[in-house]
Amino acid sequence: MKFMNVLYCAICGAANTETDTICFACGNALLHSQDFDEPTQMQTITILEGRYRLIDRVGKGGFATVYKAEDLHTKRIVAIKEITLKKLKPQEIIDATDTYHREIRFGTLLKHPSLPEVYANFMDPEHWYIVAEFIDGQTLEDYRQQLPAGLLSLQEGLSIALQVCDVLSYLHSRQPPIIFRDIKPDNIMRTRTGHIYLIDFGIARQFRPGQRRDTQTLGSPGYAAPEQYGSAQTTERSDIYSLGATLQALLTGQDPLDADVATAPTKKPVTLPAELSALLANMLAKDPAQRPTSITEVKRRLEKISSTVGDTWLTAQSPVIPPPPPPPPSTPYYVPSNAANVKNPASQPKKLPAWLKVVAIATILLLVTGFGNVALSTFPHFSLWQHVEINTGPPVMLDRVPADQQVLNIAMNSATQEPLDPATVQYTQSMQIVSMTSAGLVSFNDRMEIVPQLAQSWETSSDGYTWTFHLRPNLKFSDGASLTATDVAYSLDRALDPALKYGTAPYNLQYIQGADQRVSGKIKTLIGQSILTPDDNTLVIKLSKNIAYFLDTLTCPCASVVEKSLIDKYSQSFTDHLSEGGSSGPFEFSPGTKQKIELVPNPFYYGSKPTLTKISFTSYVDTNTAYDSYRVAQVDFVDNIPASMIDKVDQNTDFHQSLQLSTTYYAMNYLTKPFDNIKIRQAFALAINKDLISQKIRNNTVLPTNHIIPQGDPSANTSLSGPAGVTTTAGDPVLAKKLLQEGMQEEGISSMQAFPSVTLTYYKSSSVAVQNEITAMQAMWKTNLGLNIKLQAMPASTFYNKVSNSNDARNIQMWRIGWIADYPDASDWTTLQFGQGAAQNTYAYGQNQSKAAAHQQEIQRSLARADVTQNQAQRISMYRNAEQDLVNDVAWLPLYQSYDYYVVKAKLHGLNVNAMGMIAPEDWSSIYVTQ
Ligand SMILES: Nc1ncnc2c1ncn2[C@@H]1O[C@H](COP(=O)(O)OP(=O)(O)OP(=O)(O)O)[C@@H](O)[C@H]1O
Repeated sequence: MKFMNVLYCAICGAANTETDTICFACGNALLHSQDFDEPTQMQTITILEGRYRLIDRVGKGGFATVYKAEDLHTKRIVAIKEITLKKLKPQEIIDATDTYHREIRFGTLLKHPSLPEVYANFMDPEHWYIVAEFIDGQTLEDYRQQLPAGLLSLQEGLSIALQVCDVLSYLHSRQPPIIFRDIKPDNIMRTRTGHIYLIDFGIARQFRPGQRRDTQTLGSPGYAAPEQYGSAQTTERSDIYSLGATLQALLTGQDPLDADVATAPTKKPVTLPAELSALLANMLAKDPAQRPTSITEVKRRLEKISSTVGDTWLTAQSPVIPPPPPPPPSTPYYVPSNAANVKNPASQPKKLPAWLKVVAIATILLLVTGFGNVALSTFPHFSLWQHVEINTGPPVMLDRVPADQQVLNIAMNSATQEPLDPATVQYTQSMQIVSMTSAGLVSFNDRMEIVPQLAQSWETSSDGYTWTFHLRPNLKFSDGASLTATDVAYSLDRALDPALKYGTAPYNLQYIQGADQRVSGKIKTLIGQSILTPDDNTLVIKLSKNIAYFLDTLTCPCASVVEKSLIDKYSQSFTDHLSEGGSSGPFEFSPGTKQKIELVPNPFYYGSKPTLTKISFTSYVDTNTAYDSYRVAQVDFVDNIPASMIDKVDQNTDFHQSLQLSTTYYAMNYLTKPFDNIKIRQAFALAINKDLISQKIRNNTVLPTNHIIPQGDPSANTSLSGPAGVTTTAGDPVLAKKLLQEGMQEEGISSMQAFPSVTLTYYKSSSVAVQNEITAMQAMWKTNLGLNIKLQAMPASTFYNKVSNSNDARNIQMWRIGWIADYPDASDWTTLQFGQGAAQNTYAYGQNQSKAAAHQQEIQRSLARADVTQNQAQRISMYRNAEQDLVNDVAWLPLYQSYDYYVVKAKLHGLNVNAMGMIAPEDWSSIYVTQ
């Protein structure tokens, strides 16, 4: 007789028999052991990371092989770059680490239509992988080889050069500027429709010495500017040189490597227009000082050449090449500048050669089929036509609608509505409104860089303890009253007032000298102590610690300015009177209602005025209702689309997603048994298959993770291992069981019956996914460790109170919670969570009786050292090392990182949600509505 084994339902935890397929209790499909299995060896040849099905090998660089693949989770086509470590020498591995991270960081943070987006990265013991936007095209080097005489037409060369100017101008305008340093035909890809991409942010450029055409440390021979060979620092002008060399090579066939070589093969000379020859000579000047001063200047001159060179010259001089496919069958948002009066014969529709018809039909099909839509969802922030049009000239914009129609309607979740006091707002949507109406000294832009707001400049003392901010002159609140350093001082001090419960200032502003005493009520004000106003335009802040990320902390809403006269008049109910004044951001409040908040441009705002003339936030009880309103065009923007709705909308071109600095994790209290034992903590972590939770419960709408510092943060560590060296997010039930037994032995727990009772506490949520996630976790602990975990749900306020109160926290053993970055700095994920005495260290990391406490205190000291380390690279490396220890000790059991899913009407342009779920204040001046 065969005994039936028990199979616990991953959704409700009920015990079923092994042969069941449907849970008798909840009716959900049961997960059988094969569902948990890793892909087989056979599959790993074609399926990477359990989700990327390799389709084709599309390229090979020095150390990287690039594959076309299908992401089985998102159903999109991606490029996977694979670096094989065993081929690298030890020094090369060190260099590769740096450049691998650089490629991921740039690819994640930089957003431009000519830069492929990086979606993810992962690794196995022998390889590193980067998953990026797939470019359906070829390098310019390959492309030109196929052309008659290997030359591009003047017209196409100019179009490409102008596109490179655009992307370089974007890179050069970052702060600090990014110099690409490796512009060459091999690193520019061209799609069939003529759109170009820059590839290769240097991942392999240091690893191919000795080959004539290979990238070397300093750039590519011939294309690299002379100063890249010497000790001089490369600047924007080095990229100008490389662009000059590239354009010259594409148009004339003159290989820059051959330029100075006596034996260079003689080629039939190609005559270029005099203005272009002069510009190229200028760009290729050996002395950087003789080159054009900026890429903007190069672009201006190229545009002039493009518009003045006659058609006769173009047709007479250009080699004959097939014309590009016709423009898409609809009005593009961007149209060629000469569209109204097309003269250029090469850009006019012609009878197509047969092969081009195939391309053209395929292009049209791509646009109208679901596949086209999938591809579109990979370009969240740019209009469709920007990527598919054949743009022969500089783009011009279609007409915007008149000012009275420049209106944006945003859906707002009524459940998370709260008083809009900058010092106390907790929810992202309130923070969004505050960021539009209240300015601080500094803020973030959409690339998460710090930019000046009320302060136009600042400096620090040599010891880093004193910061002096210089305000812009003549600042005003929205009621016309002057805004001076006194107002900023008042606002910072008020945010630390103990009367304001639940604000974020107690930890965000904790490093202002005396902040702790102000928060505990021991002192009444910091003004005149550590916050000084020597004159109306100068604010001095003294710190208790010279933390390297002080400016980041000032980007928080709690550091935004409020108007004292309004608060004096109405006390805490001033938030009911915001239309009377107090705004200092691009918008001010107009008298709205509780259900509909309305913002209009602030006439006294110091910066560029918004184009939008009205923004309405309308309350909805749930996202389904909000989305229904969106479909009938009552609202234009719905944020935070829940996972359950993604299937309905993710094929739409107006659907967007943005990876958030936001992680859901399970916390375990070091002060309670059994969680004072590291092996038992590791067992709990490795019993969980995070991939399965993502797939079966979250419909693949989250990113399973072992990380504490999330992806997208500049310090995210792509080489991180999970607990006990396990690298996958699928867990390891066998190792988990072994670790549990070893942990029990260390603790003298002789049997499962003697195992301490464990309760998981969580706040009651109406979300079915949260409930399912918790019961699935419970089922996995039962199945893989044989432990029965009790569940305890409580209202959110009781829960948060219990967790944030350290005495009560001792009564909580394990709880489910999440963290959203206050700012993109590793300290927000490490020191703030696990530092000695840190506000969020409710797990008693370091300060406990466990055997590991001494080691934990060592980590706390290293975090404290990292906080004051001013060398950024060194700081990042210190946080990464600490994170590896924290992950190994299961200081958190991170489950997944979230995406923000949102829909926005195509008529809105420039709207971009950043990694903290926000639209940056400086973006508002470039958001507008077209027909
Ligand atoms: N995102 C992408 N989509 C499609 N193909 C790509 C993509 N990125 C790279 N390729 C292809 O793979 C080839 C190699 O890529 P890449 O140049 O980035 O590798 P590499 O090893 O870093 O190169 P190098 O040694 O020249 O620095 C490219 O020439 C191109 O053909």
